[in-house]
Amino acid sequence: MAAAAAIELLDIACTFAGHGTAGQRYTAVEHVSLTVGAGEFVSVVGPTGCGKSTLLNVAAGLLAPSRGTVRCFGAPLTGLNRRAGYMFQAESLMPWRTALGNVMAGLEFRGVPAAEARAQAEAWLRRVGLGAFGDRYPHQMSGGMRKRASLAQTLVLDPDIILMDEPFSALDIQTRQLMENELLALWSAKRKAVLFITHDLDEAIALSDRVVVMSAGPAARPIGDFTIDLPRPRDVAEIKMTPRFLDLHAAIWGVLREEVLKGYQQQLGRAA
Ligand SMILES: Nc1ncnc2c1ncn2[C@@H]1O[C@H](COP(=O)(O)OP(=O)(O)OP(=O)(O)O)[C@@H](O)[C@H]1O
Repeated sequence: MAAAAAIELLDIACTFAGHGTAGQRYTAVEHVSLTVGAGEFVSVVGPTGCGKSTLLNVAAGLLAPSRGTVRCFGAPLTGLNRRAGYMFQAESLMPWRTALGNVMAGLEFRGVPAAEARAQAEAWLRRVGLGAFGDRYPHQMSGGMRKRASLAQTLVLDPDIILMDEPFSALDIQTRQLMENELLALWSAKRKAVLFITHDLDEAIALSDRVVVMSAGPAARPIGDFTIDLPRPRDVAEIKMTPRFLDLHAAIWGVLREEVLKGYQQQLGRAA
C-alpha cells in the first residue's frame, strides 16, 4: 500500500460570515481537493484574495472547514495540526526574546529541558547562518536575519509538514534568493512535506515539485496542477534562466493570467 499523504484536503469549502450586507455569507473556497505527499514540496499560487491563506489555515488546523475532510498522514485532522510547523508572512519573533530565546521557546513549551532546548536551538541558529547572533533581539537584526531566525524557530520543532505563507515576500530580491536556496538545502536534507503559498510564480516554480493554481474567488478552487520536472539540487536564480523553466512558466501563466485579472477586477469592485 502507498504511504499516506502528509496532507489531504478533500472537497473543502470555507464560508465566512460578514461580507457585504448583514447576514450575507461569503464562500471563499469550494470543492478544493489538494494533496501534499510525504516529502513533497507543493506551492499554491493564485490571485489575491482567492483563499490561499485560508487553505493553509485549514491544513494547520487553525480553521475548521465548513465542509470537507482534512487528513494528516492518513488520520482525520481534528484541532490543531501538531505535525505541522507554520511560517507566516508577518514577523513571528517575540521582541522581548533574543534570537536564541525565540528559537528555544517552542521546545520549552513542549517541556524539553532547558539545556537540551538551548543546544538544539544553537544548532539550528548555526544552520541558518546565525550562529554568532543568538544574543541579538529582533530589533537588532535585519529583515533577512529575522526571517532566518523564524525559519530556525519553525524547523527546530522538527515538524513533518511545513506550512509557509509567503514567508519571504517582505525581503529584497537578493536576500530572498539566498533564503530560498537555504530553504531548498534544508528541505532536501530533511525531506519534509512543504505547502508553500506565494504570489510569485517564479518562486513557486523554482522551489516546488508541484504548482497548484487557484481560480479567482468567490468559491475559488484549483484549476491547474503542474508537475515541476526541473532537476535538483536547484539554484533558484540559475534555474530561472533555463529553457524548461521558461516553458513551465509560460504554461502556468497561461492558466493563472486570466484569474489574476478577474481577482483584480473583483477587488476594484469591492472597493467601489
Ligand atoms: N475570518 C474571515 N472572515 C471573513 N472573511 C474572510 C476571513 N478569512 C478570509 N476571508 C475572506 O476570504 C477570502 C480569501 O482570503 P485569503 O486570505 O485566504 O486569501 P489569499 O488568497 O491568501 O489572499 P492574498 O493573496 O491577498 O494574501 C478573502 O475574500 C477574505 O476577505
